[in-house]
Amino acid sequence: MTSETVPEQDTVSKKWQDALRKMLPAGAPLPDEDQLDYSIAVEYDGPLPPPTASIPTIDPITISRFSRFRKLGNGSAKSIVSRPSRASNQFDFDMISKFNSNANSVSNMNLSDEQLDSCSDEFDRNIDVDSGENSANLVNFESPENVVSVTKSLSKRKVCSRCGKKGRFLLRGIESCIVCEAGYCSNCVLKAMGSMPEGRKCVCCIGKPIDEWKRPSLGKSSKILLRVCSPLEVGQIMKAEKECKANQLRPEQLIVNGRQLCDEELAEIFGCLLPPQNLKPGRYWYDKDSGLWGKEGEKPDRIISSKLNIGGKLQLDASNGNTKVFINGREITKVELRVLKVASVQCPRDTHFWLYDDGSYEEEGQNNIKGNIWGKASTRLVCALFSLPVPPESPSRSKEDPTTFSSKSVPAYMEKESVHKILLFGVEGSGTSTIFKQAKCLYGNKYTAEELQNIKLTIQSNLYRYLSVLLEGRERFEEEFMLKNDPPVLDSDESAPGENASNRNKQCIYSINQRLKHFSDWLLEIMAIGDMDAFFPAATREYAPVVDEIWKDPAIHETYKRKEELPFLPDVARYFLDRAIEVSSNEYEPSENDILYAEGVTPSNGLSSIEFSCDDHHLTSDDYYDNFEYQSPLTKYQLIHISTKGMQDGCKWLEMFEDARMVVFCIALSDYDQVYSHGSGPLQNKMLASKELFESTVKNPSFHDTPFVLLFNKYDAFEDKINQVPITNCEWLEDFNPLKPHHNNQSLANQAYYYMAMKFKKLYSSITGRKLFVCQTRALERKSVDEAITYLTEVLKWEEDKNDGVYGLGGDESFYSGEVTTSPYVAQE
Ligand SMILES: Nc1nc2c(ncn2[C@@H]2O[C@H](COP(=O)(O)OP(=O)(O)OP(=O)(O)O)[C@@H](O)[C@H]2O)c(=O)[nH]1
Ligand SMILES: [Mg+2]
Repeated sequence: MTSETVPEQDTVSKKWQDALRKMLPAGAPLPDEDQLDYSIAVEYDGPLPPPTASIPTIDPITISRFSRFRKLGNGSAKSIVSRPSRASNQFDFDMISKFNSNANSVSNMNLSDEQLDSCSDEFDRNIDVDSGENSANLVNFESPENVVSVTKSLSKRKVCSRCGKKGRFLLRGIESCIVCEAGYCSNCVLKAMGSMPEGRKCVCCIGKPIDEWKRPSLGKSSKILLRVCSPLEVGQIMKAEKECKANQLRPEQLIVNGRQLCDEELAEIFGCLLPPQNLKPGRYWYDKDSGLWGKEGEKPDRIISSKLNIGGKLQLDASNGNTKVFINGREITKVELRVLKVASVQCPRDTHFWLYDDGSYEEEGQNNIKGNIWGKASTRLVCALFSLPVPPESPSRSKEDPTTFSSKSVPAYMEKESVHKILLFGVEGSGTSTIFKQAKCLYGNKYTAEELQNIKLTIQSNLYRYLSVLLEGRERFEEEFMLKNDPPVLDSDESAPGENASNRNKQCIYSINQRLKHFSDWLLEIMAIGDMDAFFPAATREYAPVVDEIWKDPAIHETYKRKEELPFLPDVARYFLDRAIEVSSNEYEPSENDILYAEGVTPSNGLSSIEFSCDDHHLTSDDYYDNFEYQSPLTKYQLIHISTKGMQDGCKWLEMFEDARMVVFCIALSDYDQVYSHGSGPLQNKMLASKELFESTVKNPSFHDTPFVLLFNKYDAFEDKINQVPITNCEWLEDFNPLKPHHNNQSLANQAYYYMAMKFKKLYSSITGRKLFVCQTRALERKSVDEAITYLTEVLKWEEDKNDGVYGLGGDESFYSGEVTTSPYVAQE
């Protein structure tokens, strides 16, 4: 080695380290050369292939290049393009690559700037979002074949059909024709599409029907259009795109009750007061007596105007029901039967009902209206939760003349809000209620006076529960102390009877005075017989001073110091006990924080839900809404919280939510050393219990193609704990091997977090073959929950676009940002 090569290598090594530091999560240490075995990556797949001159390998040198290139330990590189991210604490764990720092890989990655530029051009030509996976497309330069195949498949879409330009230039995006898919760069789009009287169509495609894959994106604008037209023009173009005749469905695309529609029927269906919304080509069933409408073989999807003369005769098996209960000649589905039961409709097997469009029903042949199915608010709520339609409440509806055509413009049917259901659950204590409560506040859902009153009572009775846990613990510690300090009493002992005991009592730090002891005995007895409701809240105010006195007693202070040994004492106990007098008073009104910390505020045995749209957002994540095409304000979300008890109930709720758009599974990171018992089952490590529930949920057929997000909650508690208790305490996490000894909690917590995320991602992928989204939260911090929810909505939007074929099939760039950016699906670097 010459003296010149040493500084050269130092510089290379420093560059590499600087670059690496930027790729790693904040605070994470650099990989330790002595412990190269450790990795939290998934993308390392074996030793390096021999270097090949024709395969470019990249040494990331500047941060701007980093945002588009990933460096892998084996010298390959990946490009990442993603939609913009606004959430700050989510990562795609694929970004955490195994860093193999052997000399080979370092030298392999050592490219000149010129080489890097040429690679960069290559990436620009290939850059795209993924069509099949939940991630940005990863262009792998490991083998020449990969380069060729990827380039071939993508280049067509990345070339402007008019000027033929491609490469980096097109990173600004292309706009594609909704008929023929030809793409145009921002310079050519207006020349190729003219004034767009039918929306985004090449001039030669005007008048032609659209490509059906594009239907979901009709009327959704794109960045490129916003760049070349004024917002007013964009609005006009989008309106034309949605409303012009050429872009509407054609009658032959709709089959209703087994028969293809004709022009008149299509006009009738779109012209009625309640037309089916967001209609796509396909096969449907329609019950003209009740107005129920659904996809062939599926439960009802909506209620449209009744008595329309469209399609064939409603078939018995139209919705593929198997309940032996029939409505208007159709065998209903399980979910419908369940709702009938909630509505207290007697429906033994082989019952045939007539259901009318106002909700009234009778048994066939009895001529006796028995009630109204949608009359009760609870039934309407359950229908909403199970995605069954209910008629709008407008009284005008029942008076509607079914043959009257509305004067509304036809495409108004496209304006329907879509509600995306997000299911939230996890094992007991994972923090789902806290997340739900935060979401409720974030989206402006207020508690009613009655709810507040109940919350107040819950908090007050919690106060006594916490106190009883402390008093019970105190008693136990006192007994232990006595036993330890009880010297054997000798026969020759001359001290007076009782003297020893009283001496010991004096020294015992867990002893309390007689008055308090009396109260303690009384309280513990009430708790033991489970008779709390008989005394509280009446006694709340009366005993407030005693509670306060006990809480301030030195013996209780000593007991509290050993709170780790009191598993039923939550951290929030202190928050409320510190304010015992205030909380116990009649005038007490729980603050937002009190509600957040209070246990038992959300229903403990069932479901709760809130609806929100991005418009309701209180704490906006600044630039989240800077593109109006990015989140349609019409998009509604319904966050449905299934409580632990609901989950234990044979998980029957889950089956009812097969139409959920997303499952959010919550796990408390700090649970790795906790024990837990499922009902009367054996004690089990809580992380393992979470893993089991996670696994069984993932395997639940109701969710076979539903995206999953794992929320790793209690990150704050995890950071505090990890240096005291190793995560290897949990047998599933035994192979965690941190890079090197750490002096800083955060970096160790980070590593453990990624490691655990990878464990779950691998588990998920081994079951589903898909990618699991992971996000960390500190549910007690509202901003953290805000970011997590933003992340969820972004994932949903991304999934929706993917399913609509916007990325993979349409080649429509309007939903994809080619700009170098950060993304929760990829990484926050
Ligand atoms: N330190 C910390 N505590 C949290 C966090 N999230 C929730 N908690 C606390 O953990 C406890 C359990 O939280 P809950 O939200 O009630 O958990 P859950 O999943 O609803 O559990 P169950 O109601 O028992 O089904 C409460 O005392 C919360 O205040 C967090 O991120 N960090
Ligand atoms: Mg709860």
